[in-house]
Amino acid sequence: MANIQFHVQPGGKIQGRVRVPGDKSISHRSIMLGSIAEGTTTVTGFLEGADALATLNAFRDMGVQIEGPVNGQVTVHGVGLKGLKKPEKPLDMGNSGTSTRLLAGIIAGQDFDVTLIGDASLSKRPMKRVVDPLSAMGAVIETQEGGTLPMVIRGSGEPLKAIDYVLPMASAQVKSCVLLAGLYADGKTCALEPAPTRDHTERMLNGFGYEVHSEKVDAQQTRACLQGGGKLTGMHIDVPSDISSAAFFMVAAAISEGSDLVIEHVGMNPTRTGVIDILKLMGADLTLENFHEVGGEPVADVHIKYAPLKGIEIPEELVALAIDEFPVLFVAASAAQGKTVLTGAEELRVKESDRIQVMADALLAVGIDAQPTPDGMIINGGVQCVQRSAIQSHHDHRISMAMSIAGLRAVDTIVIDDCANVNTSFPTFLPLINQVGMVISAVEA
Ligand SMILES: O=C(O)C1=C[C@@H](OP(=O)(O)O)[C@@H](O)[C@H](O)C1
Ligand SMILES: C=C(OP(=O)(O)O)C(=O)O
Repeated sequence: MANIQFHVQPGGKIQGRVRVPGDKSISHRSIMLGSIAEGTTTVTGFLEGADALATLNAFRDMGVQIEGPVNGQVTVHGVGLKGLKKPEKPLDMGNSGTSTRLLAGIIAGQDFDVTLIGDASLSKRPMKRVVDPLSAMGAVIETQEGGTLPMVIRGSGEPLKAIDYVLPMASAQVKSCVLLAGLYADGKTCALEPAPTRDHTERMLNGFGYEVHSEKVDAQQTRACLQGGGKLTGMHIDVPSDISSAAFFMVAAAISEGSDLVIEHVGMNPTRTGVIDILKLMGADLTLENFHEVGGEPVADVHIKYAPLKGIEIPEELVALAIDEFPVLFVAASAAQGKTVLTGAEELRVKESDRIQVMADALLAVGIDAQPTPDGMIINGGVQCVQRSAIQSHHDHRISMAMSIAGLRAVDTIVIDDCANVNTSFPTFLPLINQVGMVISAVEA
């Protein structure tokens, strides 16, 4: 594949109004739940990025009739919990961990075998975390040695065994996998999470008329439970803008003098807003305006202006609530005066890349003092970036975009290799970031 480099002109300020594309997590779930619902589900604001499209194509391959996406509109003709068909070929999950792990839960309840495959990055990521609970529910699953893709799920059509599963890590993907398998189980299935993670699956199941009961066990732990064997009823889903995509714009405005930006219609689900809390703790001038609710999810406009940032110790309880935003938060920390310390974030090592090591290497390549630790990073910020060598994105969309934002505090042009991957979650990143004041060109190397 051609190497699309980003060449980022140094400096600049961020101004105006912008609306980023739809939320990736909600887009995935709109197709999954729409497909196994009875009746029609209509979706607006669907993210037309490669990950959500991998989910959409997988359900088409299992016989679901899906129209679109056209301008973010999708119509899913649901087939009910038992109406999926055996696909003729392996389902290609591309780069998407969410597609793979959530689909595994649904497929475990079918009466046919499916093979899941993925790209080089996804094929290195751990799947044991979903194989363990699904096996405990009676599913038969084969992975490669080391618990990676390709993964074969052998469905018997027999009901799965309901379990009360204690998640070993704070992962919405594992929680969702267990709950989705629970739809096909012979009783009440529960997932107990050690810390709050995004709850879009629970909210959306309730929206589809399928009761999920969530209960706080203590300040950190929540148990979500559902009864197997019910039915989902098709609905309309309006997908808010993705706070994970908005985060690149928040940090861009926060670190460049003279910036004043409004990001419209951003999803404000409290299990996703860690990035806002962390930026505020660092001293960002950020306010939320025009709060309202869209299809069971809170939404607001984010108004952010430049203000000098300071280094902080990031509270561990915010880690899972900002898990995908750390690459760009490391860029904010690089611009902040003083030391920023992140701990409790070892999950970053098993994302599309090892986001601790890869970001430490990338920041070092632009002259920032960034020291990786087993579960986080220590960054001594406050200096300008200088390009010492080309930056590698390591098949990771969030590294490409985060390091683009670093250009705002650079004295040299920053060159980032292998950036076509922004299409994974944010296909319009380049035109939108250029529209608000950066100058980034895509160059075929
Ligand atoms: O459930 C989801 O939609 C997601 C959960 C998170 O992963 P983990 O649950 O593995 O932390 C996140 O990193 C991913 O981008 C999307
Ligand atoms: C971790 C991510 O996604 P996934 O796990 O779905 O590949 C992400 O988008 O940052």
